[in-house]
Formats: sequence, C-alpha cells, structure tokens
Amino acid sequence: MTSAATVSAAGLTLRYGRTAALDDVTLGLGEGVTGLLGPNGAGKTSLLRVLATAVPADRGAFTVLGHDPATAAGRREARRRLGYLPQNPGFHPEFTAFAFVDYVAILKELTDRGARHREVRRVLEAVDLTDVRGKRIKRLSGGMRQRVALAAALVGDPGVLLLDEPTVGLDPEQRMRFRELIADAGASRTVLLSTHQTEDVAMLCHRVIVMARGRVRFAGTPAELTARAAGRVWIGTQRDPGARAGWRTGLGTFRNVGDPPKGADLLEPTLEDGYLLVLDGEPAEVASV
Ligand SMILES: Nc1ncnc2c1ncn2[C@@H]1O[C@H](COP(=O)(O)OP(=O)(O)OP(=O)(O)O)[C@@H](O)[C@H]1O
Repeated sequence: MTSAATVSAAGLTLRYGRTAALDDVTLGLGEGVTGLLGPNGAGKTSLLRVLATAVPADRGAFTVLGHDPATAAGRREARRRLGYLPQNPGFHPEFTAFAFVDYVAILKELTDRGARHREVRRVLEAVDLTDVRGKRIKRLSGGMRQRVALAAALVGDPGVLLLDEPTVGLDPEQRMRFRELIADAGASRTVLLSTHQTEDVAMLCHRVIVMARGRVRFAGTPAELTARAAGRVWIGTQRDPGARAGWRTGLGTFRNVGDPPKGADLLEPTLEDGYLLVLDGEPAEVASV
C-alpha cells in the first residue's frame, strides 16, 4: 500500500558521547503503520525524537511530506504535519483531559478559540474520551491517559504520527482497543510505532523496521520478518546447542530458534522468532520501506 515515501531519511547519525544512538540510519516510510522494534537502547526513541524535530541529528538529513526540517521554514512546515506521542507524555495531573489537549492545540498554533475547541472535541471523540473530557488527568486510568496523549498527537490532523511505545502498561483489552485506534489513524496517514510488543507489529503493522545499536537491521513486511525464521524453529526436550535462542515453554518442552539438527520437530515460526534471529548477528537486510 506504500507508494511515494512520506518520510525519507538518509544517513541520520546522533551521538551521545561515545554512544551512537543513531548510526547512519537510512529509511523511507509510506502511508500505513510501520512498527519499530528493537531491544532497550537500540535507538528507537532517538529516531522518533529526531524525526519529530525535537532533537537535531549530528549528521544526515530527512524530509517530512517533502519539507526539510534543516531550514527554519521547512521545520515549521514539517512540525505542522507531525503528531508525536512521546514515551513519557508529561501530563500536568491537575489538567482535565480537555484542558491538556487544548493546551497542546494552542502550542500547535490553533489560535481561533472556537475552531480550536471544535478540534479538541473532535480528537477526544476519535479516541473515545468524550464522556471523561472534563475529568482531571490524575483521575484517569493508564489506558485513558494514553488515549489523551494520542488525542493530543492527533490535533490538527497531522499526516505523520510518531508513537513511542503507546501500548506500554495497558491491559490486553485496552491494548486491543488502542491497536484499533492506531489502525484507524494509519488508514490515511503515515504512522511510525515504536514498541516492544511483537504482537502489536504482527496484528497492526504493514511494515516493520528492526533496529539494534543505532542501526537498521531489517526493514520489510511482517511476513518477511516471520519468514526469516522459516525452518528454524523447533521443539525439543532441552535447549539445543544449535539454538540462537531457546526457552522452556509452559508444557516443559523447549522452543529453539536457530540452526535445527537433522530430523528436528519443526514449528511454524512467529514474527518474534524472526525478530530474534535478526538480532542475533544475522546479516542486515534492508529493503525499502
Ligand atoms: N539524553 C541522552 N544522553 C545520553 N545518552 C542517551 C540519551 N538518550 C539516549 N541515550 C543513549 O542512546 C542509546 C539509544 O537510546 P534510545 O532511548 O533511543 O533507545 P530505545 O531503543 O528507545 O530504548 P528503550 O527501548 O529502552 O526505550 C542508548 O544507549 C541510550 O543510553
């Protein structure tokens, strides 16, 4: 479903002292939801912060819907088209849901009070929070707070949404509900979704990017990532020496991922199996996203 890239990045590099949070990241995003997977410290938040224009990269360039944030005018245009849900949204707990989203709308330059309030009501409705819009944020559940943060990111109907681990801490039902909202948002936009949940990616995403140590290690479809583990997952009575990863299941057997022995009892791979193999020093395979 992707056609022309809506977000293109080339050679993005961001260093913190000796750590390369981003190391020569090149990618292209299109409409739909792209999942961003990677272990702790992989650089996911750094990538989202750079693309959100919250932090400038040390090297490299990118465009958002054709606008280049390297120039002041381009940055203003890019920011008008971006919605960003950061990892820790930093709510003021005394704000009501409405007041918080309204505050974000003011920051997004919606100066006409009537039009702004209509927009705030629209985005709160889109995330199903109309009934609690007058409640203080400190009185809302974690799932509701995440929806307030998503509403804030949706203000102004941005063409590009950057979501940093929005499903963390949600119970399965809330997570399902949140996935639906993200899928809706991705129907007509570009969404980049950072997550540790491989099920989020399997159930929701059109594309997936895997990062490790600041580099893109894989970019392709969820099916392509899962296919990386075809013929490489097997069941055994112990962790196999040929396994790159292996763990005891609830049934007491071992699920092994790696190089199976002859005659191994092979299992259908999951996206998580493919992800584990990509992380285990597999050669980088970067298709266009
Ligand atoms: N402000 C900072 N100062 C110093 N180092 C930083 C800073 N922000 C990030 N880093 C480092 O950059 C690297 C990438 O961090 P980043 O937060 O982007 O990873 P991540 O993939 O989002 O991790 P997580 O899954 O734990 O959120 C890590 O080594 C981290 O310690």
